[in-house]
Amino acid sequence: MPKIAQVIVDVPAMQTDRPFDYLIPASWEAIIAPGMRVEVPFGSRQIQGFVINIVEKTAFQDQLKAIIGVMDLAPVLSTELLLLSNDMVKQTFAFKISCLQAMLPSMMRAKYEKHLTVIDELTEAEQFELFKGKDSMTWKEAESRNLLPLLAKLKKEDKIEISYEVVNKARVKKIKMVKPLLTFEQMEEEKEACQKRAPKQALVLSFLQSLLIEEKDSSSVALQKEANVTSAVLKQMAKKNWLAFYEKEAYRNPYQDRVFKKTQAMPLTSQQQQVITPILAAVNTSKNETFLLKGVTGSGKTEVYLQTISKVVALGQQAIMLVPEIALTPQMVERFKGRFGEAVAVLHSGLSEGEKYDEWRKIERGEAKIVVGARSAVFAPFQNLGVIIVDEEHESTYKQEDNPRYHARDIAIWRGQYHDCPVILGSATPSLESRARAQKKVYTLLELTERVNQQQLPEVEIIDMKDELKAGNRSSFAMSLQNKIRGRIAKGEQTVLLLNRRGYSSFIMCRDCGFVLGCPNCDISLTLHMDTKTMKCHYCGHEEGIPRECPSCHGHHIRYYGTGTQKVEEELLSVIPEARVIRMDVDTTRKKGAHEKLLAAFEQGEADILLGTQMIAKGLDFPNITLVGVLNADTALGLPDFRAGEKTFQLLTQVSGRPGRGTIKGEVVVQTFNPEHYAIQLAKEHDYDRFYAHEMMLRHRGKYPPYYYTVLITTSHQNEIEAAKKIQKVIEEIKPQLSEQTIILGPTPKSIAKVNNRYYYQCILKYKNEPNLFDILHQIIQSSQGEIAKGLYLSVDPEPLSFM
Ligand SMILES: Nc1ncnc2c1ncn2[C@@H]1O[C@H](COP(=O)(O)OP(=O)(O)OP(=O)(O)O)[C@@H](O)[C@H]1O
Ligand SMILES: [Zn+2]
Ligand SMILES: [Zn+2]
Repeated sequence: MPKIAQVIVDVPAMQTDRPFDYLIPASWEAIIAPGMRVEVPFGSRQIQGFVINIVEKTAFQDQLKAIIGVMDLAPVLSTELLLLSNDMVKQTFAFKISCLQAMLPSMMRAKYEKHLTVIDELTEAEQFELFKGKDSMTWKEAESRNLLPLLAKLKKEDKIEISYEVVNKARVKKIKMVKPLLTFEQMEEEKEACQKRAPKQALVLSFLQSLLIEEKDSSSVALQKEANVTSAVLKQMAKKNWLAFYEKEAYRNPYQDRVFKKTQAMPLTSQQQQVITPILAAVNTSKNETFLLKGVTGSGKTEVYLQTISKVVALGQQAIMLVPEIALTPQMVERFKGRFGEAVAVLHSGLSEGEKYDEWRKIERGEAKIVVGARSAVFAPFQNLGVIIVDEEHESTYKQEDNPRYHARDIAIWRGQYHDCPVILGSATPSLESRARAQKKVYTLLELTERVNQQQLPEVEIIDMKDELKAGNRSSFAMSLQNKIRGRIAKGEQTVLLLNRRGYSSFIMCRDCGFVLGCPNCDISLTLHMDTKTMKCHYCGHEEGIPRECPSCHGHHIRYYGTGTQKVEEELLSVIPEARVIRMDVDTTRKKGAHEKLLAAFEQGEADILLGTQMIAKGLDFPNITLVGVLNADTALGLPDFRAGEKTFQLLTQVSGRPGRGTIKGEVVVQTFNPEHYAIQLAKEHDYDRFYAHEMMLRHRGKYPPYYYTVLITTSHQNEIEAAKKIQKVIEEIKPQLSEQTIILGPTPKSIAKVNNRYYYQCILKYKNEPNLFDILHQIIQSSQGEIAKGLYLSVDPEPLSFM
């Protein structure tokens, strides 16, 4: 009886979002298993797919096509991850294929190569000149040889066809190794013989002798470097059978040249001891329990993580440590590599695709026991997890913004349940959702209220920028901040200046007629980028030059609004010309490794001031930073976002944790136009508990999370009326099926109603208990298939991060 594989194919579309059946050729029956990638025929194409199940028989057995290729020798997705993908589909409304792909390094995603294949007799000239005697060529080759017009003609005559083939991008890196073939004595002889006429070869022979003694091989490159010879010399010696080349599999290791100083577990403070006790109890008894570890900045949370992981590894289990992308600094990596060395795999977006793939393989093969990584590391292919830690659990980057819209915290909790292991959510400023769950005893609350060594939290001074304006100071820097910076420079201490970029951008406006340059495709003004001297749309990527005159009235009084980091840097240098400044923003950190380089330069004292956006708020732990200035604390407060207060509080608390980590007490200066705002006042007092109480009161009053769950439904269409009609229809369909208590906000056009020439409409559901809601929404998506195929876009985003 032939076996049949159920395959999820790599076509992210509504109509193909289900398993397809394929026959397993007899020769592969023993190999193919659920979780493996295969190549299958689909329509006229060959595409990649994931086997999710194997069955004996199906109804349409006779008409089935067979699997044509196997891309893995063992499953790349475990039973656990396949099971998880089912739940992800339900919770995120994404296609199954997108969920499966999200779990693997991008290098393992399918890549297709277009081929041109001969299907009918060609003339001799065509066969030999075009196809070089072969019967197919890649599209790329045809393109580079300028053959496409000729080939198009053959296509018309039905003599060739275009086909797609799956290419496995995931390539293992190989390095060329050298091994000696002679005995020590033979080499000694040859050395003497060639000393005069080929001294270089003699030198290589000496190195080979030492390799022989140490019983080691060397890479060809290393040997060339050591003996200072070219590869030609080695090739000559290989010809004489003195040495041989072979290939060895190697990992691309971004941390190859770094030496990590070994660190030991520190004796814990009594508070640390108190919080780690119940965690270790859960580890020891394989108990699934979610802990919320709330610890002020610098309270030694990381040491608690390290010692928990150490216990887990001692028990033969593995650990996942999630860190927000921007907090995954070299320092953070060093703390884990310093404690656990080679057992640590690191995954973050700064790595190349190949490096990520290699780190993933280290985990998969069991060589790494610990992964430290950003959001997607939550899918690390460990088989026996002992703990999952989500540091800075309040960070919004844990939720993926596009499909599949999963939240890494939810995935962590799911996997913790599957593996019967504890999950630790850590933060100095827990999200309201998590803090409220701890209140309800769904999570176990653990607190670290003091900094290690009783260091005090820094003083926070709030400056009302309205007063500065009244006093005639129009710059971005309050007088007292300027003086404090000068003081630090004089003492050789360092300052960090933070520009809050949320909800804010630089744009240009005509002073004569008020014209603002907008994007032709979207409802948004273009952002000024001085580095490329262009105006860019942050939504669709449209780019144009900076206008010299007003496109509307042709006047010449164009004004630049907003304060980008570049402009602030210029201004800073005009008030404090002696300052040495390092600027860190998207523009200066675009190149790979730039982020690390800038931080290292700052740590080594090459600058007095580090000026940057949000990305510098986290993870900076340099003892010489004694002053932090927040230039505009309140840009987020004006946004129509119910989390604006929470985000502002988190950001200010985070930066307030930076200065004064050494022996000198730190200071924070916060510039704002809303000095009385509770988020700013309570951040000044480092009072999370009062902030939590106040914010919960506001959320209760406004019927927002965590009191209510939320779902955002979006429609979009090139035709505005279609988008509006559809959202209305969706609401009419669900409304009768919902309880009285549920609130429907909208429909309304999105706050940016037109993006890339599509119109967006949305509505928000706020509900307390709707057990059928997700099923209803899945059904609506299903029944909208026809419209979706004709250009409608319909998306459902549970617990959206923003209502805009
Ligand atoms: N038990 C201990 N004894 C001595 N020093 C410690 C101890 N625990 C932690 N430290 C040190 O205290 C400093 C702050 O600790 P850590 O960075 O772990 O705090 P944190 O709570 O993770 O901080 P943040 O959330 O602000 O990054 C670090 O330099 C760390 O090495
Ligand atoms: Zn645009
Ligand atoms: Zn004008």
